[in-house]
Amino acid sequence: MIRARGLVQTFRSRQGRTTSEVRAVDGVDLDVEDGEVVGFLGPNGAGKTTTLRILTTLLRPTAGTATVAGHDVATQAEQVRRSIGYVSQAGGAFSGARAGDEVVDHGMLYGLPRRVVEERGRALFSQLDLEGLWTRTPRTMSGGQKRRLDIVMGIVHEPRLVFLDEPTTGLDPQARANLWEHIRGLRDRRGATVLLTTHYLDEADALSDRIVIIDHGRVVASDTPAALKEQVAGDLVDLEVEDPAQRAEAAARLERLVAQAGAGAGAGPGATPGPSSSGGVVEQDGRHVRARVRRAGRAVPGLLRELDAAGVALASIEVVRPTLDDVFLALTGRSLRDTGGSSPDAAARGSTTSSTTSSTTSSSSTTPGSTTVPQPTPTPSAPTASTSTPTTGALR
Ligand SMILES: Nc1ncnc2c1ncn2[C@@H]1O[C@H](COP(=O)(O)OP(=O)(O)OP(=O)(O)O)[C@@H](O)[C@H]1O
Repeated sequence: MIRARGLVQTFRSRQGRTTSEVRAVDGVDLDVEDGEVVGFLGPNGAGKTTTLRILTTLLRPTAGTATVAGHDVATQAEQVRRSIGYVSQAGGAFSGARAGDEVVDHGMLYGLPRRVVEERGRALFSQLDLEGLWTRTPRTMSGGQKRRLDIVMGIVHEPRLVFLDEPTTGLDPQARANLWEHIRGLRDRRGATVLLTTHYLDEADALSDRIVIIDHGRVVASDTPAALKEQVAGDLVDLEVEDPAQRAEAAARLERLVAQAGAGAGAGPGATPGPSSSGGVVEQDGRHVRARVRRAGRAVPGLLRELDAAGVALASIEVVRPTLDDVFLALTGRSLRDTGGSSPDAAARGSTTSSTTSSTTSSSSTTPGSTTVPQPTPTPSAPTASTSTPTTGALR
């Protein structure tokens, strides 16, 4: 459904007298199959929106090629646009007409009869909790209501391919859950293909058949959420020794286990990432030693026997399944949570970290709150330019 090769997008931006070039997209290859829901993740400024704008024909790429629904984005923009729905991050600009009229006009632009689009529009209003707002003007709606109206506009013509740029930002937890159901329905009931960007990892995890991670304009990973977690991050094993004098012994044994089983991406942001090297992957802190270990469930029983035989007494052990945030951190060096990736649900629970004091547990939770990985220092958000233009191709 989408095939992109070597996409590049550069922008020239001017700040005072200085002109600089930003390489927003730097050689992106992307394949999305029919009926797939793909989560497109990356830190702020990674190039997600720019890629979506190329694929939706709003930007002509500086270099590279892409076909969307079988049409070339550069030479067949009209056909691409007829095949897709796009809910942009900025949301739609509404004319001042009543919401229902906006929807009907939009559907009719796609060639749908008024009766059909009104029927679909009203059904979507009901499904997305906009009941009673058909005759309201969008400017009198709340932010969340406007966002849901954007989504109605993006899908009312039942496109085969839907691009959703941070569709749930600004929605309350109930509206998010409702939209998730809808996105699943797009695929399950209508066989639609969905490419969505989000900063909410629970959302990406719950909805995506596949996750594509982009950083500095390049795709750095593409796989199912489960495979990424297993291969990239590994499980976090945290041992707490009874006697601090035995910490070094526990660390040495854990390091050996990492060498045998394979590491994930390090115990935390301070540890050295590396798929199999054990150097630097065991972190020591107070009475704790911790490291990432591939398939820890299988490897840890042997470690416990060894520690027992060596007379190392443990106060607690915790095995924490990796989250997508761990994957993200391993690949990009940044936590999505630093960029606002904690979902409203998680924020409401007040849970972004937890301590490692429980006895042996094995959590399969994938919510951001389940990880015990220490948080890195927040990084500043992406630079923005005061004025800018694409270096080739014009905004159409
Ligand atoms: N029109 C523009 N002019 C100049 N620079 C731009 C322009 N659009 C995007 N950029 C820059 O290109 C880079 C990628 O931006 P983009 O919006 O694609 O990132 P993103 O991954 O969608 O980020 P976010 O998660 O913050 O939405 C950033 O450094 C951004 O400042």
